[in-house]
Amino acid sequence: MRLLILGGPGSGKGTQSQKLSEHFGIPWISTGDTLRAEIAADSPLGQQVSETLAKGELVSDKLMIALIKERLQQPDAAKGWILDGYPRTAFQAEELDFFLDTLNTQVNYAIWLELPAHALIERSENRAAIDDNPEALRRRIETLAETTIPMLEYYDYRQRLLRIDGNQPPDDVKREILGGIS
Ligand SMILES: Nc1ncnc2c1ncn2[C@@H]1O[C@H](COP(=O)(O)OP(=O)(O)OP(=O)(O)O)[C@@H](O)[C@H]1O
Ligand SMILES: Nc1ncnc2c1ncn2[C@@H]1O[C@H](COP(=O)(O)O)[C@@H](O)[C@H]1O
Repeated sequence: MRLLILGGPGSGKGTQSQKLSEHFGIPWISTGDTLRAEIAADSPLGQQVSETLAKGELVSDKLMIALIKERLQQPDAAKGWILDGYPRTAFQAEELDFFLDTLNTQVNYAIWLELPAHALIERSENRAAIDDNPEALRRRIETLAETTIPMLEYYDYRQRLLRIDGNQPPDDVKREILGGIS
């Protein structure tokens, strides 16, 4: 199974990715967590992206595409994966499909966790990541509307988009997802 878990900041991408990773026994790959870990380790990549994350902007397509190609070629990703927070631009979506073609595989579903902006803000308010400050959060929600929501059309057109009500208890969200993909 190869799933994309997409949604705004605090929409529950990580929560659902963890549940689905356990359910299917496949790795959970979070681009946001990967970048935050690089920043915490003060690696060259972390230094390169820290300002971008702190502002709530998207990291460049070039960098993200290279990162994901490298990660998806790791042995643990051979039989499937849950991608949390990737892709976020139409270019990333297209490049992901081109890359998966070369591996003779494809995305099964893109799962969109739908929540109103006020619910995203409430959920993120009590957290302390570098990109949970009010200004970065506002920018992340703007970027979501400007870039990521239009990208959903890519999956909708290919009949691979599953829209899920993210504003319900976590186990109900999981049930709705599993009902939609089986
Ligand atoms: N269905 C839900 N109902 C209520 N609270 C939830 C639900 N899913 C997640 N949460 C809570 O909302 C917060 C954000 O969840 P989570 O970290 O899974 O979101 P995310 O989309 O991965 O966020 P980010 O994009 O910032 O990494 C957490 O405190 C989590 O416990
Ligand atoms: N797919 C991505 N493209 C560009 N930037 C990304 C991507 N995934 C993560 N980022 C950056 O990381 C933060 C946090 O991501 P979350 O998935 O919301 O934890 C995001 O705001 C981007 O700066």
